[in-house]
Amino acid sequence: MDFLAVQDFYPEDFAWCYGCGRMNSSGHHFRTRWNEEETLTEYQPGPEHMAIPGFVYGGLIASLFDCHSTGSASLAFYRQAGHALGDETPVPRCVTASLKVDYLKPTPLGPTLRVIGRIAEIGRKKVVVVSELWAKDVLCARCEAVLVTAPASMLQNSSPS
Ligand SMILES: CCCCC/C=C\C/C=C\C/C=C\C/C=C\CCCC(=O)SCCNC(=O)CCNC(=O)[C@H](O)C(C)(C)COP(=O)(O)OP(=O)(O)OC[C@H]1O[C@@H](n2cnc3c(N)ncnc32)[C@H](O)[C@@H]1OP(=O)(O)O
Repeated sequence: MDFLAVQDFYPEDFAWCYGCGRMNSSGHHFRTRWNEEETLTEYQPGPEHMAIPGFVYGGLIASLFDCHSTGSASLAFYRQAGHALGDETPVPRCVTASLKVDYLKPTPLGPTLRVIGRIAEIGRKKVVVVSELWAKDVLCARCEAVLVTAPASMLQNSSPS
């Protein structure tokens, strides 16, 4: 891999997400990283991700925002605590409380999609991430997501059996 992504460091038991879990061989394997003060997830949709010929399915776009946002929230909490990816301290895992997607323009199927996130708010256990999805120079969709840290007590016995 040419860069470190937050999903590379999720504890193994919590790395099964269909969107971004590295342990899920059937999933998308979305990967999210810092790009200075913004977060970035890039993804190349395939022909199977079609809505109508030439355009990306909106559900895939929502999935991309979902995992990009949870990843961004984890990155934000980790940086706020003074850590960088690669530290031994476990990366916190977040779940999605709210995901609002505005589809602004049809998203062309072909270019690599770029999702760029901004940490709009960070609290003790809640982060608000505002993101844009770009296809080349076209702003196709926008998302506001609320992410909440998964309570430690819930992070047990969650591997698939
Ligand atoms: C997939 C697991 C789902 C179950 C989660 C349980 C355990 C997690 C275990 C492991 C996690 C590991 C991996 C996760 C894998 C994939 C993640 C990818 C993304 C997803 O696919 S994930 C699935 C969809 N996701 C859910 O299945 C969540 C179901 N849900 C809940 O489990 C609770 O609902 C929760 C935890 C969200 C909140 O519960 P809570 O008791 O901690 O929350 P609390 O009331 O303390 O709120 C704290 C602050 O969040 C604000 N807030 C809360 N809800 C809001 C809303 N809807 N809109 C706007 N703001 C909201 C409050 O206003 C307050 O804000 P403030 O601090 O400013 O007052």
